[in-house]
Amino acid sequence: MTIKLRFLIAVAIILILTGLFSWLSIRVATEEIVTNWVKLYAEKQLHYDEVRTLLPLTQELETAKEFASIEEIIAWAKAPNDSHLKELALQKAENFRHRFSDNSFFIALVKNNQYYYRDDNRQDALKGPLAYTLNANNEPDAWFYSLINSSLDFYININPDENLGVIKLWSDTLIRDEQGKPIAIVGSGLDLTPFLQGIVAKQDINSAITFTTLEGAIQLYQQEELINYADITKQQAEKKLIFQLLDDEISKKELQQSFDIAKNSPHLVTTAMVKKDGVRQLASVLYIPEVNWFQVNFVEIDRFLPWSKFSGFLIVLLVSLIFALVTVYFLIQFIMIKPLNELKLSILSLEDHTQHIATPHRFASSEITTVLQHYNRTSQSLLEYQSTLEEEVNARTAELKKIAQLDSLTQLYNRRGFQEQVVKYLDNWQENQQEFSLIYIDMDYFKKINDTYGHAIGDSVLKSFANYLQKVVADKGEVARWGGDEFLIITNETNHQDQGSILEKLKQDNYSLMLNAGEQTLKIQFSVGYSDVLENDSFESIIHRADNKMYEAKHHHR
Ligand SMILES: Nc1nc2c(ncn2[C@@H]2O[C@H](COP(=O)(O)OP(=O)(O)OP(=O)(O)O)[C@@H](O)[C@H]2O)c(=O)[nH]1
Repeated sequence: MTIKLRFLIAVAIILILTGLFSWLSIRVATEEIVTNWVKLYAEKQLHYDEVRTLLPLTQELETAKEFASIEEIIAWAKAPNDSHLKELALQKAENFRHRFSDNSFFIALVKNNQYYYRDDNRQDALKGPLAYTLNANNEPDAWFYSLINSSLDFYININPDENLGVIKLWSDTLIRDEQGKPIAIVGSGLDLTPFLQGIVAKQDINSAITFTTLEGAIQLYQQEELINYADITKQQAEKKLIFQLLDDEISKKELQQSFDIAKNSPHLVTTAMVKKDGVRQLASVLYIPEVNWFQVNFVEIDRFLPWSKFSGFLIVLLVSLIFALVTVYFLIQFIMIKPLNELKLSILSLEDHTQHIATPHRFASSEITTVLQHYNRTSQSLLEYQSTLEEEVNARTAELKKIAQLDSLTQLYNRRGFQEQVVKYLDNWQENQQEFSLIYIDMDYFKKINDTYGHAIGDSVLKSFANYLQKVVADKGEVARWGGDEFLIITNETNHQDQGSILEKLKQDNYSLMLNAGEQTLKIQFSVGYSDVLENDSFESIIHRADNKMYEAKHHHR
């Protein structure tokens, strides 16, 4: 993986993590702000409803309590069969009933189970307000028997009014004797339907208000089918509890805790985060002692904090990421990759023994610039050193080559050196028809010199003879010591008739040639054979012919 790719991946990971962290932090902070704001909103809503929505009910309840404190009614309840007390009580009640919202009242007596009811529709004085006699075995009358067996002082009972065919909120208020035994239940009824409509009308789209009993049985709710009628008469299992509206056990537990806290702090709002209808909702709970109910308000948090509002942030994050990656890409490119490429080119150029000067880009970091400068200096010295070394090696090689081609005693070409020269002449002959001749020379009686004067003098003679041949040939060809006392000459001269030619000169000097050897001067004699180059000649064939000629000459002059 390239450095650039590594850097880009590292930067991308850092940015994505940072972005994600920021996004979550913002999200958490925003949620906290919105939750607090929704709490305030719910609190206001609850207090508003406590005062405004329940006002008719609390007023009705207060009126019922006042109604229950009328002395004449209390006295009659103690002695229901006393017609005088009955008349006084009913007269008082009749005068009082206009204080109730629908001009009705009821009085249910414990001692004789008689239920008296009076409203604008029952004006027949003869019949009186007696409606009917309550029966403990009659299901619709169960509320009465449940209440007198309870320890409550009042109870709001939601129950149908069978005579009118409507559902009413009954403000049942208990009258007790001195011993605390219930002697009557009195009160009035509020029509539930317009009351509920009032609640629904007051609710906004963001909240759902519910009124429940202490155990959570729903009393008032926008969905009428969830209301528990005659709640007091029902078994626990039959009741529709507010907790059943919630999606999971945790939410139910949270709400129950809020109920417990709220019960201990009347008129103070407590909150719980719950899941209802598949969404998160903030439940605000308020205990209203005046009616002995809880008021619960559900608000959908996500209505105030939609996730879609955060998509803009993600787009900004994405754009920032792309911008950062492009910036980092170019920074790496100019600061690192370009200088490294320069270095690479420079290193490659060294292989060709040239120097590409690595030039740092102007955006390159100072560290890399310093490295490149050092590298340039080092590579320059390296090249100079290499060049000197090569020159020395070449010179030495040439020297060794020459040594290998020369005869150590005479400094003439040896066999190998001479062979190379002959190959050149042969090539030139084959390519350019440049003719040449080979002269074969063998000294006569050289053995005698050795034997007579010693080997060292023999060597001197050989050296002197070599010098002599060199002078004779000069620049007209090449001379070699073929071995022992044999010498070869190769020359472009082919017309040996010329007085100045090499062959003629040798012939002239033979028999009279005097050479210095140590302190001696010796007369030297030699035999010569030669051969001009012929078509398709090889090195061996031309030497062979010259050799033969030389032998012929040797025999001839012996
Ligand atoms: N001093 C000396 N003698 C050498 C050297 N190389 C060969 N010889 C001698 O040269 C002689 C050459 O032999 P030959 O050519 O038969 O002797 P030659 O007396 O010249 O005989 P012909 O050619 O028939 O006249 C031998 O005795 C070798 O020992 C050398 O480097 N130094």
